[in-house]
Amino acid sequence: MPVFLDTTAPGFEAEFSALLSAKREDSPDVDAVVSGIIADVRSRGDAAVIELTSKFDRLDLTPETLAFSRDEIDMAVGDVTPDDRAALELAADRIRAYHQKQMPEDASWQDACGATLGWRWTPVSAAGLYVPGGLASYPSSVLMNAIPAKVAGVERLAITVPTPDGAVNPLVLLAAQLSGVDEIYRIGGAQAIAALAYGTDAVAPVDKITGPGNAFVAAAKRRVFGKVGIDMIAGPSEILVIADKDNNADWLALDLLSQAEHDESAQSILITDDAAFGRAVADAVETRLQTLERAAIAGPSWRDFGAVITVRSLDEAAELSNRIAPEHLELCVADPVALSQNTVHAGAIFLGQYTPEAIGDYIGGPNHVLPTARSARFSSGLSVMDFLKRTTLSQMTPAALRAIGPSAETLAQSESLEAHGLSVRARLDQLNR
Ligand SMILES: NC(=O)c1ccc[n+]([C@@H]2O[C@H](COP(=O)([O-])OP(=O)(O)OC[C@H]3O[C@@H](n4cnc5c(N)ncnc54)[C@H](O)[C@@H]3O)[C@@H](O)[C@H]2O)c1
Ligand SMILES: N[C@H](CO)Cc1c[nH]c[nH+]1
Ligand SMILES: [Zn+2]
Repeated sequence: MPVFLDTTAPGFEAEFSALLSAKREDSPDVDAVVSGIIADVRSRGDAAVIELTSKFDRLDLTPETLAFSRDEIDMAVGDVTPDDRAALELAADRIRAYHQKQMPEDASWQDACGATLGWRWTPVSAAGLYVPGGLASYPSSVLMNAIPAKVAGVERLAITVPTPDGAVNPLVLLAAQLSGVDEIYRIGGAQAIAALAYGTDAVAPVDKITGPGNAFVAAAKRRVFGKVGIDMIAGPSEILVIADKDNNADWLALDLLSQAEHDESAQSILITDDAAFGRAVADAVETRLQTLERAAIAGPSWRDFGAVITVRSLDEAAELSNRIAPEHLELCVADPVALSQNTVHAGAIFLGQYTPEAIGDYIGGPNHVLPTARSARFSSGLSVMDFLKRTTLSQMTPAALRAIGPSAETLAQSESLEAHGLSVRARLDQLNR
C-alpha cells in the first residue's frame, strides 16, 4: 500500500519529510560501478564498450556494428505501420513548432558612453543524446532530445540507445530520421555516456550530452560533467496529481500508474481535499494493477513510493506541491489556471481533467525531459537553450574607452593586477597624446 497522510494528523510533518527524502536512486554502489565503467572505456575504448554491451545488454557487437548502418535503419523504418508513422510525424511537428518558439534573439545596443554591447547565441557543435532502452524503448525521447537540438542548429547529432538482446524498436530509428540525427549507436548505460564524452575509435566525442536514463546513466552524466556539458540529471519519473472530488477516480489512478510504470523507483502522489475520494483513487489503482501488463514495475513503485495526502484546502495542496517540486503536476480541480498561479515549483503543469500527463509525454509539444528529485526548485525541462551558448559582445570607441577606462584601471589596481590596468592605460595614453 502507498502511504496515506493527512495534514491534520499528528506527526504529519515527520511523515511528509520522510516522503520527500525517500532515497529512490543513486546508491553509492551505482557510483562505484559507474566510475569503473568510465575508467574502462577511457582506457580501452571500443573494446570496453563492446564487452560491457555484451554483459549488460546481452548483445555481441564489433567496432563496425556499434553504429546502425544506413541500410539497417532504412530496412527497420520500412516496417513501421502507416498509423505509427503518422502519430510520430504529428508528434515531431508539434514538438518542433513548440521548440521553435523558444529560440532566443541576439541583442546589440549602444550605451550612453558610446560602447556597443550585446550578446550572440550559437549552438554547440556536437550533441550526444541518450535514449533510454532498458525497461522500455522511447521513440518519444528521441524526438524530445533531437528536435530542440536541431532547432538550435546543432551540426552533429549522435544518439545512443541500448538494444537489449538486439531488440530494436523501429520507431526509435524513424524518430531519429524524422529529427535529423546523424549517428545512432546501439549502446547504453554508463559505457554509452563515457563513449560520447571521451570518444572511442568508433564514437567521436561530443560537446554536450542530454537525455534521461536510469541510475547508471545519471551517475555517469554527473561524472563526465566538466569534460562535456550535460542538461540535467533526469532520474526516475514522478507525478503529483492535485484533485478535488469531482473527478473520475479511475482516470486519476491511470495517471498515477502512467509514471509508476516507468521504473520501480518512480513516484506517484495524489493530493486531495476529500479523504474518501483519495481512498477511491487508491482502490482504483489496485484494481488496475490486477490487469496492467507492467504491474511488475508499477506495483512496487506505487506501493514503495506512492502516497495519498489529504489536505484541508487546495491552497494547502499548492503549498505541499511547492515543497515536493514534482517533475509532473496535474491540476484536476474546478479552476486549474487559478491554482497553477500558486504552484511555482514543477517541471511541467497539466491543467484540467482532460490533460493527462501522457499527452505531455508524447504529443502536446512541450519537452518531456524534465527535472526530477525536487530539482524543479531550481531548474527547467530540456529546451532549445540547452543546445545554445550565449557569447557576450563589447566594442569600445575611443570616446567610450576614455569615459570608462580610468575606472577599470582603478579597479585593476585594487586587485593588484598590474597588467590589467596597464592594458587600459596604454590605450588611454595613446588617445590622450
Ligand atoms: N525524466 C525523463 O524525461 C524520462 C524519460 C524517459 C525515461 N525516463 C526514465 O529513464 C529510465 C530508463 O531506465 P532503463 O533502465 O529502462 O533504461 P536505460 O537505457 O536508462 O538503462 C539501461 C542500461 O543500464 C545499464 N545497466 C543496467 N543494469 C546495470 C548494472 N547492474 N550495472 C551497470 N549498468 C547497468 C545497462 O548498460 C543498460 O544498457 C527510467 O528510470 C525512466 O523513468 C525518464
Ligand atoms: N514520463 C517520462 C518522463 O518522466 C517520459 C516518457 C516517455 N515515454 C513515456 N513517457
Ligand atoms: Zn511517461
